[in-house]
Amino acid sequence: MAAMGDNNINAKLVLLGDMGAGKSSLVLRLVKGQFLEFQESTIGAAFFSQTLAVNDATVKFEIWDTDGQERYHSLAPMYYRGAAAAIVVYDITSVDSFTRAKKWVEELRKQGNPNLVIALAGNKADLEDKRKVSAEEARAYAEENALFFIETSAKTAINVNDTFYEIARRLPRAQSAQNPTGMVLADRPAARVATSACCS
Ligand SMILES: Nc1nc2c(ncn2[C@@H]2O[C@H](COP(=O)(O)OP(=O)(O)OP(=O)(O)O)[C@@H](O)[C@H]2O)c(=O)[nH]1
Repeated sequence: MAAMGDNNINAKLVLLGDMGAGKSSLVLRLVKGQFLEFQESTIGAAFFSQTLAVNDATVKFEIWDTDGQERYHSLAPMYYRGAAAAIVVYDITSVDSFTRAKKWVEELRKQGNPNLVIALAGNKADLEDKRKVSAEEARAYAEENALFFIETSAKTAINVNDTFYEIARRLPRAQSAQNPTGMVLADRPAARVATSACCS
């Protein structure tokens, strides 16, 4: 969950998705600004933290990068339980990875936190010539399921920082008189990196 003290928010964030979709690469791009052509597979899960300044708040993400292998599926609840946000990653060159992403979304909706902020990230957007999942199809699915959709490339860095900033903006904030449900919709754009616009 997102926990607040003044304007400092701690938020657990989990990355889920098929093996090889690019979960670790997205985190590595965010945290270290790096990309490895031969990124090693994650075994179990890996933990990172990253602090972002968004509007008038500081959001410290506690990031769990999970292992996409099916045999580790049963461990996933340990990582998404108590999470404030999830990034479900698929590879735009793999229909199977999109199918798997949809299964993750269903699972999160059934078992996760009802206020969970879920982003659907179509990664490897640099591989346009190998694309198998259209942005239109993914966007329509995201709209039907109230997800934030974005296409990313860990390789070129397109939309990677934006994904995390947008999640940070969407995290539930403290309750206020005007806003009894506790949701605050930011009225100012987050600090952004220059990226192409492709998200809904
Ligand atoms: N072209 C391209 N390749 C990528 C991108 N993101 C990741 N890759 C490559 O895809 C492969 C898998 O990336 P990972 O980040 O290990 O994928 P993962 O989802 O963490 O995989 P598991 O740890 O096995 O679950 C690596 O060889 C990466 O270099 C991208 O945006 N574009």
